[in-house]
Amino acid sequence: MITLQNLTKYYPSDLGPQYIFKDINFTIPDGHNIGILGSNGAGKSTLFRILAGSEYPNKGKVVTDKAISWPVALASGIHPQMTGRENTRFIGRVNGVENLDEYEEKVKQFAELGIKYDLPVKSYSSGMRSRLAFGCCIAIDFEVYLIDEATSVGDQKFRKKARQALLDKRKTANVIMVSHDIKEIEEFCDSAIILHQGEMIFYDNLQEAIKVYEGL
Ligand SMILES: Nc1ncnc2c1ncn2[C@@H]1O[C@H](COP(=O)(O)OP(=O)(O)OP(=O)(O)O)[C@@H](O)[C@H]1O
Repeated sequence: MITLQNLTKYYPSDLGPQYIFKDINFTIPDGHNIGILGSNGAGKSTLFRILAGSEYPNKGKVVTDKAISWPVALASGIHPQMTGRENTRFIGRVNGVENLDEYEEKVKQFAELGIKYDLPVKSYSSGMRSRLAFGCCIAIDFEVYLIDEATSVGDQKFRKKARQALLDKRKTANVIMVSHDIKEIEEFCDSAIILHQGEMIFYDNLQEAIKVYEGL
């Protein structure tokens, strides 16, 4: 279970604090593949960063017993001076991967970087960087994967592979997904959370949620 307890998040501005969430108490139910629906600026990415632990709330906390991934295509944890292989081992170690050799090989196979895997990431194209980040994430057995427009990673061939890998993950894990593409949400998710004006509502039935969202 993932529970938001008294979660408050605001960004300071010249007009005073701009609240995204104010004292939210909310439980994201287990066993669902959930699409986050909300218009521009509703707070989807902010919620993602808080769930992933890459940003802190101003007040309150996220309580969970789940192993949650970082947003799968996010390459911000990748160090440009280190090679793809070194980054992989580092990420594996930080995330408690036991068999680092096996992990390193899995990522190598998945990211398909060829000899570039042993060259510094600063020499990679942005697509290559995303492939490495995606491979590092997908090769770890998380219980919940955060997917933020991730299926647009890399070229067409890689996109197909990334999409399939994420679909396969749903056999053993759940996904929480942000996408403006309703078709994509329908493909991956069975339920949804609508974010609207600082409120969060869970819908067991995805189609019902889409109807409500489109009527907002
Ligand atoms: N670093 C920041 N500093 C100030 N304001 C921010 C910052 N990050 C986000 N915001 C504000 O927080 C609000 C929520 O932003 P967020 O990116 O989470 O929305 P979103 O639902 O993901 O939007 P979109 O659909 O456009 O991607 C917006 O009003 C945005 O301007």
